[in-house]
Amino acid sequence: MVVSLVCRHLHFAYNRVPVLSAVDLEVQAGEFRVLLGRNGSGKTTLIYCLAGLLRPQQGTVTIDGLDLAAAPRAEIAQRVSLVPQEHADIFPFRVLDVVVMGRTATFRFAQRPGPEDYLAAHQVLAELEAEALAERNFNRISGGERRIALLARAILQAQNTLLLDEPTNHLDFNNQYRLLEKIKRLCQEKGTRVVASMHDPNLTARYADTVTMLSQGRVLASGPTETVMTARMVGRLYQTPTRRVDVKGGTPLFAPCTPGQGMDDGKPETAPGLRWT
Ligand SMILES: Nc1ncnc2c1ncn2[C@@H]1O[C@H](COP(=O)(O)OP(=O)(O)OP(=O)(O)O)[C@@H](O)[C@H]1O
Repeated sequence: MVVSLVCRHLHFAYNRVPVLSAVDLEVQAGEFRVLLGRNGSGKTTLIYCLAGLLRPQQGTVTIDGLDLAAAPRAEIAQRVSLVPQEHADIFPFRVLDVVVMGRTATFRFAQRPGPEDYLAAHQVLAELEAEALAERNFNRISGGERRIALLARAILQAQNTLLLDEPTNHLDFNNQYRLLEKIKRLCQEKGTRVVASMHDPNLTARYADTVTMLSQGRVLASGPTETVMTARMVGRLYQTPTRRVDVKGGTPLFAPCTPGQGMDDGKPETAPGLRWT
């Protein structure tokens, strides 16, 4: 059996408008893969294809040998959990109840959560240092707190593969780092594989093991973070000249060049198609 998430030659179109073309991806157990790309480049669509929630017109997605196109939904849900970009509930559930819903993928018909499910939900919230949220109304907590609650639900659902659509959305400066530290620890300690769409090259450089850059639905570059995250590639992806500053003892930082300045500490810009407009 192949123990990895494998996506081969994926093509996806909404109403015949192509959004993903020939996307290949392979993510191993314990790997933290970040998808980077401009708005509308297809990151969310790819994540939903990897979750089996969107059916690609061509190509395959398999998780540990399980073909998502043929597998029952409950079987997929026990392997893969998704934290969407936005989520609101109609009903005034407590955070604890929202988290416990992660368990329903394993329930028989009409089964209700028992004490052990609530205990597991409390444990996950505690691991995320979010126990204080347990009794709060999910609809009356902040956007950042909602993201932490939804991550807790996803972790309770499946620790094999986590798909995170912009996990640091709404989180403050400190909480972005704290959340990514926890996700990284999950990969290292539990062997969880994570695919996350992100917009911040600096957080990506710090936490991702591997990066896939998407441009207009195609893979522009893919591989180990240190190889892919060069000033030139980040600049090409975002169509803006970019500098990379290597920090002694830390991870590199990326920033757009100021007008008139080239990439790579003032060396003239040579990459094709990059200029200030
Ligand atoms: N339900 C839909 N129907 C039709 N087109 C859609 C639909 N959802 C997304 N699109 C289009 O597909 C393309 C890719 O969208 P997607 O949400 O996957 O991009 P993204 O990289 O996640 O963007 P962002 O960074 O802004 O969240 C965009 O052009 C978008 O307008």
